[in-house]
Amino acid sequence: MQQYRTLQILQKSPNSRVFHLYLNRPHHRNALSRDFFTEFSAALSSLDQNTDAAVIVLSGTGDHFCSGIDFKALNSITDHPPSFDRARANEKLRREIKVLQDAITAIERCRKPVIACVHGGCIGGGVDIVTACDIRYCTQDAFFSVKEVDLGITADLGTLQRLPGIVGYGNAMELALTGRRFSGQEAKELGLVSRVFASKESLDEGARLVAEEIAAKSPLAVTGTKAVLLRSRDMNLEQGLDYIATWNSAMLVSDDLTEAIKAQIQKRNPTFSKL
Ligand SMILES: CC/C=C\C=C\CC(=O)SCCNC(=O)CCNC(=O)[C@H](O)C(C)(C)COP(=O)(O)OP(=O)(O)OC[C@H]1O[C@@H](n2cnc3c(N)ncnc32)[C@H](O)[C@@H]1OP(=O)(O)O
Repeated sequence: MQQYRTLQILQKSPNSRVFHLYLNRPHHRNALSRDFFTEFSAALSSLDQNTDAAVIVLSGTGDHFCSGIDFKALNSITDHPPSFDRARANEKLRREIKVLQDAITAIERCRKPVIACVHGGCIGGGVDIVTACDIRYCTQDAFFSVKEVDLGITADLGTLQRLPGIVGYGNAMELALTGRRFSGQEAKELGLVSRVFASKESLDEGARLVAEEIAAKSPLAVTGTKAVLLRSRDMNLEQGLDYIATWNSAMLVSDDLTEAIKAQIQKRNPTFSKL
């Protein structure tokens, strides 16, 4: 498996189709460095291509999920050659922001479901990451903050676009304008996470069980569900229904459907080929 400086990928066991992706800069509380953004995009793309991987569990090593953008990366992002005029410098900065955004959106580009497991702090860029994930869980001692406003920044890596659809417009506005810390329990009440676990161990085990359950399902139906739900988020009802009609006109002819029905009738677990 590819080695990364800021990440670690582990397959839970040789036969498991669940892969664990760790943010792995614990001494910096998993702050998001320039290397991180390049590697995160590459890691998700490699997991997307890996036919052994069906579901990805995303966690942080050490005491916190993620402390947001690395302050060094933030300081260097506005750097530009001295010869640049203002417009060229601004255009370079715009491109840099798009590259960082693209790394977070790699979670959505990955056809396999990504389950975020938050323990400890999930701050700024950490919220950008989890709001792009498909399922979110946390520990009781987790805390969240849409912190950008306190650094004089308008959040720009996806939180302002994705959070309203998850917690509602009013809640997103309040969290983003205040930057206040909120607990794992409040995150559950807001709908940002779907489950809160008592400890990191129970979070890991709970997420693993859900991931294994999803990994045993038809890969075509699972990737279809992710793709269609994501597209529907950005479409009106009519467009969404049209999209799934076209999708399923290609997919309802799958062997997975035949196998699932046979397995139900024969009262056994279905087996599906990889995608
Ligand atoms: C174009 C712009 C794109 C994106 C913009 C995103 C904006 C954001 O992400 S805003 C959020 C920025 N992050 C923060 O404000 C959080 C800062 N960190 C903390 O609040 C705390 O570190 C903590 C996460 C709550 C953890 O606290 P604790 O466990 O007590 O650890 P510390 O002693 O504070 O830190 C240990 C060690 O980690 C370094 N560190 C922590 N956060 C960052 C960071 N974001 N960037 C770089 N380094 C970080 C901290 O400096 C310490 O380093 P030492 O060398 O050990 O001193």
